[in-house]
Amino acid sequence: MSNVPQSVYRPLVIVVSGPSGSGKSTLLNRLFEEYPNKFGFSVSHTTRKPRPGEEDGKNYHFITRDQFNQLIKENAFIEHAEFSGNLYGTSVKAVRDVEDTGKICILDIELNGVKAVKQKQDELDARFLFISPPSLKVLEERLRGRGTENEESIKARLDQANEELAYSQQEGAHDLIIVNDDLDKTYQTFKNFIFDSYDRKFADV
Ligand SMILES: Nc1ncnc2c1ncn2[C@@H]1O[C@H](COP(=O)(O)OP(=O)(O)OP(=O)(O)O)[C@@H](O)[C@H]1O
Repeated sequence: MSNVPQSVYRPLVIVVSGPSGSGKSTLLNRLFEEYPNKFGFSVSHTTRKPRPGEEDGKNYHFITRDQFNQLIKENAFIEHAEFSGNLYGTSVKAVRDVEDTGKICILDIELNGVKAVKQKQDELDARFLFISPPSLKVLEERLRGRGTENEESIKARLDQANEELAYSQQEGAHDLIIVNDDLDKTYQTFKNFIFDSYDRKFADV
């Protein structure tokens, strides 16, 4: 192979981020309910063993640690991390596979994931959408209201939220920041951004 740069097709990926409790799952669930066949999440790779009922290529791509290390060497991952002794990663190809099925790929990720996608923009046509809470006070109320977190976890999420919000204020960090105040309004803006991104990419082809 020569070292001549090859022009690579960059699949569209909608990167949804925002502090824990800002409303990402609420918005995505509503979107998937309204459009059951239009969107997809990429299938991650993992070295963890499949659990009963899990299907290779559907829930995860189940691979060995050697295979995983090979993919790291090939620079195949957008991001990868180890959790409790198992490796997990999102590959560029997994994003492309979603587009190949005719669906729009959505990544719901936190700050490090956003930064990792930014490093892969020569391979991914990423649109960055940030869901912001109206304020930290409201975020705390929503996290408490959700009833899923203990005190320690709420504190950790609020600390992380500060970091995410600071990053979101940086020039060009995201293509759109939506303040999730009124849920119906937020959802309309959220949906419009995603469909506009899709139309802009595919309108002329
Ligand atoms: N606009 C809104 N007004 C009032 N409550 C809201 C609004 N949007 C979301 N909520 C509520 O806030 C809580 C947090 O929302 P959600 O679980 O969707 O956040 P998330 O960003 O997906 O969090 P995580 O990253 O932890 O999964 C939920 O209880 C949800 O019902």
